[in-house]
Amino acid sequence: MTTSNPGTGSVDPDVRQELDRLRDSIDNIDAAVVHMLAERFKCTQQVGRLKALHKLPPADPARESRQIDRLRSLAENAKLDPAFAEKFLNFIIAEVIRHHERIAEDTHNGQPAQQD
Ligand SMILES: C=C(O[C@@H]1C=C(C(=O)O)C=C[C@H]1O)C(=O)O
Repeated sequence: MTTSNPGTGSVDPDVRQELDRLRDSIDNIDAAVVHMLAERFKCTQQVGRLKALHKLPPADPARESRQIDRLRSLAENAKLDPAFAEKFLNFIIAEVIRHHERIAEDTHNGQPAQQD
């Protein structure tokens, strides 16, 4: 995280205004991403509990492969680098699978699955 940046201290007021306007939008987008990710994790936690109860494996590579194909295509249409979109999805899925493994362990050890 950058805490200070002397390079933008004495900038032209019009440039400063444009920078602030763009950064306001970036902050709104970052907030939306966080909220959307939180909702996604709420869903995946429920999937994890369902899988654990029915002794299904935490990961589903066939489903992941379909998601990656779909996301790459969405990214291309949106002019976003598809390789970046794929890496981003894989990063999230890896975390979800870790959650599912933990939920499965807890469930099979007789501990109540965490609610969130
Ligand atoms: C959420 C699931 O579990 C895992 C996580 C996925 C995801 O985060 O989208 C997709 C497939 C699974 O490997 C699922 O099976 O749907």
